[in-house]
Amino acid sequence: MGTPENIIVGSHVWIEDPEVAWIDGQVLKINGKDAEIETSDGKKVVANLSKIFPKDMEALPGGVDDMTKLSYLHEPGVLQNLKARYELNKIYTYTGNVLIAINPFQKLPHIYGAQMMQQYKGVPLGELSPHVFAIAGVAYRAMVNEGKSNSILVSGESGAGKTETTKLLMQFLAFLGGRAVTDGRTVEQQVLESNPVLEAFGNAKTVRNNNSSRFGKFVEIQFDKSGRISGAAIRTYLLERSRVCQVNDPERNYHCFYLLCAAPQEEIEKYKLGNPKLFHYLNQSQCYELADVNDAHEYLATCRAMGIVGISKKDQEAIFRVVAAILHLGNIDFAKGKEIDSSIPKDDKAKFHLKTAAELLRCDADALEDALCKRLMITPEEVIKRSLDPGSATVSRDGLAKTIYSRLFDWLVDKINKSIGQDPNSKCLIGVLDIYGFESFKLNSLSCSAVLSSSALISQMKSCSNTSISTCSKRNKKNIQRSRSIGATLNLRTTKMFWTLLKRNPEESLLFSMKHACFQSQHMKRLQTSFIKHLSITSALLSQNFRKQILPLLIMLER
Ligand SMILES: Nc1ncnc2c1ncn2[C@@H]1O[C@H](COP(=O)(O)OP(=O)(O)OP(=O)(O)O)[C@@H](O)[C@H]1O
Repeated sequence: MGTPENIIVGSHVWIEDPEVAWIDGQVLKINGKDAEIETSDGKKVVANLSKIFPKDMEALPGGVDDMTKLSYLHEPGVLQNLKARYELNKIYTYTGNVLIAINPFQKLPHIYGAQMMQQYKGVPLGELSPHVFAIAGVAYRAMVNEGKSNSILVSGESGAGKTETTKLLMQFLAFLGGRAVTDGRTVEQQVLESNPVLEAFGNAKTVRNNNSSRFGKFVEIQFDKSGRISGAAIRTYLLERSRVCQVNDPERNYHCFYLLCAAPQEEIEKYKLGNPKLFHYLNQSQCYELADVNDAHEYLATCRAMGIVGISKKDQEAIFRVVAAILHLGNIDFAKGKEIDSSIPKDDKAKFHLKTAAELLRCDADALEDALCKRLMITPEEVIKRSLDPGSATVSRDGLAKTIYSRLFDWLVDKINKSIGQDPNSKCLIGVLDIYGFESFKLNSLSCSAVLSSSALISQMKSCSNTSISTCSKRNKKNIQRSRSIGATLNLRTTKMFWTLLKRNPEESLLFSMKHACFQSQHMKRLQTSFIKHLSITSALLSQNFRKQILPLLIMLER
């Protein structure tokens, strides 16, 4: 990529455009390293020859279903192909054995129904149109025929459709793997039913997605020797703890806080709650409600879903006590104490919240105050208790809130797993890894840097080979109409990131995805320019044994 091969006066080319990513045009003149081009919207622009790419004038108007068939495998060619397909409502495209899914932001029941599942059952990859079911089918057949476990990696930026894709994969695996009935409900039903509970506690509204999963998820579906589902487990990792105490406008904290504030009046009184605007952990953002979502209904739905996954009423009460306690903790403000660098609850309001938090957590209020306002330092010789100034006491309060919340989340996952049931004798498993990241913002942070350091993931990745899916999103729902007309171009950022990942082997890709987090987008652009020549080998790399490439990296990260 980047060589001005065969570009002469009269050539049809692609050049970068700030509005639509890439625009086509025809070369009018070549002066040294620059070319003058007339674009299809009538403008004349000058571009460096190394930044223009030949356009395939024989490309099929509806695009190709596998991008390895493209004459020019460069970024504009790939995007043009995705766009052409998207305009025909074809959201799936292969690149070898990798499936790219573009978020349709609308229900497409005709492509996921029972008839479609029947159609894709037992059909080799590539025989029918690209589809998420085909990928699940490959994993399942490989498991049955070769007796090997498999995992499917679903990756993409926030709002790209990873969670929806994961659900579709599981539905198809459930369709293929028959129904093992446990306690009146099938294993796969139980996994799918656990989604509302996980979403209430692990999802939040972000700028890009009103129901964004703020944790990584690896769903392991266990099969017996006849290929029937015999158990399942959900492993979660790296819940975004910071959101508990810090929310940016116009995002929200975890859904469960708002649901509880909208609970029936007797619950509100029991937990001494009220309007979310009264709580520091919620009022840092002005967004309290979600369009088309009624938090009061969602509260009842979440309680019902908890019942379905085997969480008793008593446990549900304990869970909400902890959620309410966290909100009260956040309202404990501190003022300077009598001694130097010490702190005390600021006023009566702070004391009320301290007392309520202690009651809800069933601990002693003085002990809680002590824990927040003092720090224990353990040296080989002695244990020193040191007072904290108001700023440090606030940090300590937030640390406690985050820890309590993440332990509550882990406890919930554990409970769900116990209820679903594991099969200790399972012969093989198919894992679906829903992994966020690979985002490219104007100013990137380290938010996705440690995505893969979970030990749970390490152990689950053992003996898995992989198939891969990437999802692309449009920026947000407001852009839907616009996006439908300009298609895939809006997805440029994700797509660019995806290609950048593709050019490397999985091990490098993951390392890269971590490093990328701290790159400025300017820097990214330079990195993206040489991906194409590696594209054809990527599919092969991705289909090799996942464990061999991923495990050493994970172990390194864990250290
Ligand atoms: N295949 C699909 N069909 C219909 N709608 C979809 C599909 N995929 C995604 N969507 C829509 O896009 C929204 C966002 O998708 P999803 O929550 O799966 O994204 P995500 O990649 O998991 O995001 P995050 O990383 O923020 O959790 C969904 O709520 C749904 O409305």
